[in-house]
Order: sequence, then structure tokens, then C-alpha cells
Amino acid sequence: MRVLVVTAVPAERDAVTAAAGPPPREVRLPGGTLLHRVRPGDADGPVLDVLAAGVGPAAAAAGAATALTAAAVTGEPYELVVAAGIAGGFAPRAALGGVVVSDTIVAPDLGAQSSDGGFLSLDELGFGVIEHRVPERLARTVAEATGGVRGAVLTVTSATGTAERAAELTARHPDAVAEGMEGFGVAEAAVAHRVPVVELRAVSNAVGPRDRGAWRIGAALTALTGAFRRLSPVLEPEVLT
Ligand SMILES: O=C(O)c1cccc(C(=O)CC[C@H]2O[C@@H](n3cnc4c(=O)[nH]cnc43)[C@H](O)[C@@H]2O)c1
Repeated sequence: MRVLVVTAVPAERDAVTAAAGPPPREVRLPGGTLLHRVRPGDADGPVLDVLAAGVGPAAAAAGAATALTAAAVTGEPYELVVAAGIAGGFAPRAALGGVVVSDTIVAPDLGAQSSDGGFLSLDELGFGVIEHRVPERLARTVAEATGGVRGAVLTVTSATGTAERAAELTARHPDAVAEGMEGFGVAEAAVAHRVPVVELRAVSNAVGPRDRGAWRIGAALTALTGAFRRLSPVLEPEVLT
């Protein structure tokens, strides 16, 4: 199976490729360097192309779309896209150093404020969607293999920095387990190419009052490597439904 993995920063990309054996080949694309044909398992296992596309949903969408299109036009399309990286976790569901897996990939801020201070989502406005659902078997398989907590993974454009903002997000999305800054962009590109997509992140910090000193990035990157090691043996075409 050919899999595109999209991270934000090179440290996350390298945590994914650390799950594999020999060093991969590099392919320059507009918007990033693709680490090409990473094989975390045996010769029959999945082949991963891993791209650090930049921070935020726009960079993620641009990078993912470029890689998907390049693969499609060369006759080797991807069968699965994984948005991966570190994340803020919503306590108590997602613990530091734990893994989260998306049932849905959600853009909670895509919409308009109403005059009474409420929020009208893009789908309520009739302009599109704010949520991509992951195929049930795919989400279940990834969660079982990695020990990940399942739920909505939110894509924000500003990392949450207050308890009030965290409460606002969980009020609107009670099933949220984590927030990152790229998943929805990756998902938009994957959906446009009709390729299944799932988000897999390791929790580096709690969503809430900003405390950068409390972020456990090293532990999260190690957890991300472990998750990809456990994931690759179960990535078979039949899980994509
Ligand atoms: O400083 C480092 O060494 C380092 C290594 C790897 C990654 C980083 C990042 O800062 C990545 C930013 C990336 O992480 C996601 N993220 C993590 N926590 C949150 C959060 O609480 N809210 C939103 N996003 C979060 C996000 O996807 C960023 O792109 C640094």
C-alpha cells in the first residue's frame, strides 16, 4: 500500500521515518522535500512517503495536494493519507505522551460569528463542510494498533492559550480529543483526490492555559515513532473502508 504521511515540521517527519529501516530517498517538491519510499515493516508492508509541509492548514493543504497530484500523474497514486504530528490533548481524555486517532477531522473555526456572539459554521451557512469523517474500520484499526484514543481532532489556526477557549471548543465539539494545526488542510486535499484520510498525533501538551515550558515534545515525538512502528503491520487495503 502506498501511503502519504504529512507532518508540519521536520522533527515530526523524522519521528515518523525513525520507525523505518534504511534511510529514504529525498524528492524535492514545490513546498517541501518528500522522504520517499520509507518502509517501516517488511517488503510486503506499506510504503510511506513522508512530507513536512509546514505549519497551519494552508501549508498542509498545499503540500498534501502537490504530493497527491505528483503521485497521481506519475501513475502511482496514494491509497491512504495520514496527517501526523504532535498535538494538544483535551484532558482527561488525551494524556501527555499518549496517542490520538481521528474519528473526524474538524475545522472548528470555519464559519462566521453571529451578532449575538454565537458561531455559525460553514455548513450551517451553506458554503461547505467543517468536518471530514474517517472510515470506521480505518479509525478503529489505527486506534487498536497504536493504543490511540479516538475522537474528533480539531484543526485550529491559533493554538489554544486559555481555559475559556478550551471550554468553548469542547462545548462545540464534546467528542474532541486533541487539537493540531494541519489536519483539516490535509483532509481537504485527500478528499479532493478521493483518498481516505486519518489523523494520528501524539500529545505533547494539554489544551488550555499556555505553558510552553510544560510541553513534552521529546516524549511526544518518541510516542509518534512508536505509533508508526505499531501501525505499519496492520495497514492492509481492506482497512480503508
Ligand atoms: O520545538 C521543537 O523541537 C518542536 C519539535 C516538533 C514540533 C514542534 C512544534 O511546535 C510543532 C507545532 C505543531 O504541533 C501541533 N501542536 C502541538 N500542540 C498544539 C496545541 O496545543 N495546539 C495546536 N497545535 C498544536 C500543531 O499541529 C503545530 O503545527 C516543535
